[in-house]
Amino acid sequence: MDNDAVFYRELPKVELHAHLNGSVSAQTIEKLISRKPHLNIEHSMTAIGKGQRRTLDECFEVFRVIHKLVDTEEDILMVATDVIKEFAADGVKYLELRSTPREERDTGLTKRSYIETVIKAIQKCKEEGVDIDVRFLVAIDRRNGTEVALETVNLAEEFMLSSDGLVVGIDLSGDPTVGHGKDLLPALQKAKNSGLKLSLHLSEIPSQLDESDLLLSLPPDRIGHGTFLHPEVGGSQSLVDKVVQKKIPIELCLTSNVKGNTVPCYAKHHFKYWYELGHPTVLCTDDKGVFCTDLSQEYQLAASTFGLSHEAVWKLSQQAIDCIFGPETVKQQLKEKWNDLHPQLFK
Ligand SMILES: CNc1ncnc2c1ncn2[C@@H]1O[C@H](COP(=O)(O)O)[C@@H](O)[C@H]1O
Ligand SMILES: [Zn+2]
Repeated sequence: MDNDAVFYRELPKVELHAHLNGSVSAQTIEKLISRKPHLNIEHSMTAIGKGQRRTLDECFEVFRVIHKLVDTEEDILMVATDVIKEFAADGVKYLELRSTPREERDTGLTKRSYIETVIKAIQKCKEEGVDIDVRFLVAIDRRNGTEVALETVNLAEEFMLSSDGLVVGIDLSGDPTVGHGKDLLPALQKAKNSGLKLSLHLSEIPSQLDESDLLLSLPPDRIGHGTFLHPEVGGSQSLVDKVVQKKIPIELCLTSNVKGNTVPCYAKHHFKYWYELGHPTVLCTDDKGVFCTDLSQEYQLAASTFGLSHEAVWKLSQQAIDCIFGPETVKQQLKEKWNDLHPQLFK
């Protein structure tokens, strides 16, 4: 590893946008494939390699393949444990993992047991002393409509109270071409009223202006992607104004957007737009397994593409602390950790 790569690995980082089943590493996929040879799944079907690009549609096909491989309690526990340890090894000190409790027919687990299994993995890593603070956002897949969304929110509310602070919020994700946010608004509103934080995928594709406007009225506590919010790409100034006025942090996933073909190249990524506005932005991986990346690499890519100094990169990773859904005490602990690590990185 060259010196620069070492800097990015050692840089303490906060990861706020990571879908569990999109984050499964090649090593873990190998273990899953050997457990289920009859599925005839090859690793090339679960990841998009260097230089490759797919349509967003094709990305969602990849998730369907991974879901076939991850379909028991044992699998979910292994996947979650491996993913947490991999983030920790990459220098991530605080992680918000998100995952969609699936239907019982897909996993043999109720949605409740699905959530419990992810929590078990988080607790296991904590007991083993893995150096990372992990929280959980329960995800709503937008294609499943109003009722499933409400059911998911009800469960998340329960776990928010019973999980010792591990469940902190709701994620809205899934294929953006399917369904409409208006059907999910009541569930999201209910979640917000109960004290759950909201991170919503917003304007990941063009022509979702109405939906984004509607969902911004909640408002969400963070935005995922927001690729097409600004006027230069067909969004609107009024959407930008709302995001800016409410200071809603945006989770930005460079490689995901380039490989999923929603932005033409790294240099044209909307990181530049929001960063230059001085708006709170947080670099994230989205699906480190599927897109073959890690958070260190995303920071390094942002720096090399947009000419950021190590000091600027440090600030970026430090400012992400203010965007976490964990409590104020955790923010303070993280800030102290960053201060302690600073001299070591800038010696
Ligand atoms: C690439 N951009 C994206 N846009 C929207 N949703 C995405 C996504 N990447 C992942 N997901 C969501 O995360 C699920 C996989 O993890 P879990 O089974 O929940 O752990 C996908 O099925 C999709 O709903
Ligand atoms: Zn995402």
